[in-house]
Amino acid sequence: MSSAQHGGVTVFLTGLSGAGKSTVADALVAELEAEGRPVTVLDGDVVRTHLSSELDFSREHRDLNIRRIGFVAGEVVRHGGTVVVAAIAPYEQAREEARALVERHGRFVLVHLATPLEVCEARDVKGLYARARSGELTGFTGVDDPYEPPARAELVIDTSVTPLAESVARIRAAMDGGGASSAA
Ligand SMILES: Nc1ncnc2c1ncn2[C@@H]1O[C@H](COP(=O)(O)OS(=O)(=O)O)[C@@H](OP(=O)(O)O)[C@H]1O
Ligand SMILES: Nc1ncnc2c1ncn2[C@@H]1O[C@H](COP(=O)(O)OP(=O)(O)O)[C@@H](O)[C@H]1O
Repeated sequence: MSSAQHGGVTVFLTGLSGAGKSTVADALVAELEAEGRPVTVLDGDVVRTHLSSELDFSREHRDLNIRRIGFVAGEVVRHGGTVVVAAIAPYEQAREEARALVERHGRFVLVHLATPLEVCEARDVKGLYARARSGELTGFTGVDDPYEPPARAELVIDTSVTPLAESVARIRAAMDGGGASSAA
């Protein structure tokens, strides 16, 4: 089925560094593309090397980053496309602004990867938690910068107890219109 037949949709993965955003996004995108469905991927790390290269991690710049992502996602959704966003997006207001930009044109599925901080920190995929704890890196989300949990996520997934394939299956169900929220 073409993306136009599906109608435009954005899956927005939010959560702490190490929560599993990129891992889940990669698996979801691989599955969608294997079905012949093109996907626009907006991963925080990649967006910050291109679209948002001048931005830092102040609240103002994080919000601007998420607003830009929301605008691009909205434009793709307007033309019937599928978007997968993977960004920390720590502030509720900016996430809701992104939702509004997308929902003008199509569907928005907010997925909170609610993996506990202790697990994210133990994973420390990029060694950033260690640098934040030592004081070398300041303003790091979850250590000395806030993360506001979403008040209304379509899905809540803890990747420390949910196998990757199950996370992808839940997101696919939510994208297809079903999928009640789940805390596990
Ligand atoms: N201070 C601070 N706080 C949080 N994250 C930091 C910071 N400095 C650098 N990084 C790295 O930047 C990645 C997060 O970028 P995002 O664009 O997703 O962040 S945000 O949504 O604008 O808050 C994030 O990537 P992930 O680990 O994939 O989440 C980090 O690698
Ligand atoms: N069930 C799971 N789902 C997603 N990631 C998992 C899972 N179990 C372990 N991991 C690991 O957790 C890490 C998550 O890192 P990453 O996807 O880069 O997170 P983020 O993009 O949120 O910073 C990866 O090393 C991944 O292999």
